[in-house]
Amino acid sequence: MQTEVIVVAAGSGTRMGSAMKKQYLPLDGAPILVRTLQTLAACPTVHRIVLVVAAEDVPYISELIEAYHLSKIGDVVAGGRERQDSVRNGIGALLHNTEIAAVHDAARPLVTPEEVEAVLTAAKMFGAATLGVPVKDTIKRVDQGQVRETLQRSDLWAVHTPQAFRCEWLAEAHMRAWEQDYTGTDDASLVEWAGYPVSMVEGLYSNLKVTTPEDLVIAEALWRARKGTDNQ
Ligand SMILES: Nc1ccn([C@@H]2O[C@H](COP(=O)(O)OP(=O)(O)OP(=O)(O)O)[C@@H](O)[C@H]2O)c(=O)n1
Ligand SMILES: C[C@](O)(CO)[C@H](O)COP(=O)(O)O
Repeated sequence: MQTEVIVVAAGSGTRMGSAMKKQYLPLDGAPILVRTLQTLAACPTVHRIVLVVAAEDVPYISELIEAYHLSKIGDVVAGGRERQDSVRNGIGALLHNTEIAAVHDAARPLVTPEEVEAVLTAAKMFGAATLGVPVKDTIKRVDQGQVRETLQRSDLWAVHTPQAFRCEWLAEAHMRAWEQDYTGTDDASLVEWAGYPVSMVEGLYSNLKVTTPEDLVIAEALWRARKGTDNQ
């Protein structure tokens, strides 16, 4: 029985606004995507990685795989217009004997092997799990510049990736969402919508998604701090 991780790296990085797509920008000297793939490959429970990239980037990805000796990459497939389309394409490349399928954003290079293993273990036990952290800010619902509601913060979590699922739950949820034109901003929301329970695994605040330029500055600082600690 296999555990596979779909890494989605086919976005265009609009909010980063850089000339180079954000997943290829350097983080302490190596592309963000490479940092992400190296961490996943270092996880003992991860057997195989399906990498989803923009079709035009496939030759560059082959170069990266060779240059950085990236391991466990089973398939490189083309992404789609939205993240959800890219994940669906990745699901199509999973092996038939996959028991647990996880999905991870290439743009979250600071995830730790311990976080990955924790969410995979929870998915094995409960069927579906996501990493997340309790929100630190007060969250308000705003409409047309007016505060409409202040949400109960103790119930709110910011959701990260990886998110991990029994493979058949993930495949069914994505297939039904596609058929019924349902869209969610993460895979857990599709699995919830399909009627399955999703467990929350508390992760680290450092597992941020590199989305806007300031995230890159923070990610670089966190990476270097972690490296400094490791060297001690
Ligand atoms: N069509 C898409 C869109 C996003 N992603 C991936 O999904 C992850 C999370 O998406 P996000 O941070 O929103 O990335 P982008 O879509 O690239 O960013 P933006 O929305 O700013 O354009 C990223 O690793 C991104 O590469 C993808 O594989 N295919
Ligand atoms: C999947 C995700 O990273 C969980 O926080 C997030 O929902 C992706 O959203 P985006 O709109 O693609 O940034």
